[in-house]
Amino acid sequence: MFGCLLSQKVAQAVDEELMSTQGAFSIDQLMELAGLSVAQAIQKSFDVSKYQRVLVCVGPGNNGGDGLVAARHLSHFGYRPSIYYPKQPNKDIYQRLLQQCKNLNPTFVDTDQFDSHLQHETDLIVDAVFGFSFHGQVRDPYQNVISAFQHTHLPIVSVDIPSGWDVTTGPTKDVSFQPQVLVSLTAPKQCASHFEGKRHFLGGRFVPPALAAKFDFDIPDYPGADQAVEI
Ligand SMILES: NC(=O)C1=CN([C@@H]2O[C@H](COP(=O)(O)OP(=O)(O)OC[C@H]3O[C@@H](n4cnc5c(N)ncnc54)[C@H](O)[C@@H]3O)[C@@H](O)[C@H]2O)[C@H](O)CC1
Ligand SMILES: [K+]
Repeated sequence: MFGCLLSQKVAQAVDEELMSTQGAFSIDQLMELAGLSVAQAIQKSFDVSKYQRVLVCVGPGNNGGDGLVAARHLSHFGYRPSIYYPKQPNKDIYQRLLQQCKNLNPTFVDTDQFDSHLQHETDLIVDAVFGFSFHGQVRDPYQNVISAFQHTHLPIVSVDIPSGWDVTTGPTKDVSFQPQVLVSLTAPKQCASHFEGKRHFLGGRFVPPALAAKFDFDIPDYPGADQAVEI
């Protein structure tokens, strides 16, 4: 495991600092780079000829936004993403990311088709349901998705946090699935110490060294122009 692990509180503080007057990033920029990292980590881990059909499960916050960005890049990389987005907030950024995806003609999966689509028409699952702001017990309409993650034999790639895990303590009595790949963004969160899957990547190659030093975490060397590095 690489360097220091961020608590939920520090992860949120880092996010705020990146978008402060000093950090000067917009959320669109951060999300674009985060989603691109996820798509690159998938491309490095799953051969497009064997894992073409990627079901991207999208949650209501920015973790879901990363998933929409990843779906778009995966489509450009030659994968065939389908999208399950049960709650689509009206916020402008999510609506634009959704429209960008729609322009590439992915399949949109309804709740009543979800189980069958996952079982018969999916090679790989992207878990972009909840990130570092998740708390408490999983509420509807997400219980069926998280339950599918618990029971499936398909490989799962989790974006930032395995959805439903406690951000600090990791797997819970109800949610204990292990993704095959975890893509931590900015820096791994505390729950990542319980990750037992095959490959752990870091993405979100946008952190200035002074900001990492202020919050006391390390940034590994990314190879070349890569947006994801295995840690
Ligand atoms: N600096 C970075 O690393 C960046 C990370 N990004 C990604 O953003 C998420 C964090 O996003 P945020 O919007 O703060 O929250 P979440 O996506 O984790 O979810 C909030 C969303 O979920 C609902 N919710 C919370 N708990 C529950 C529950 N128990 N049941 C049902 N629903 C729940 C809540 O109401 C909200 O609607 C981070 O992890 C990264 O993936 C940015 O993209 C870029 C910068
Ligand atoms: K997630």
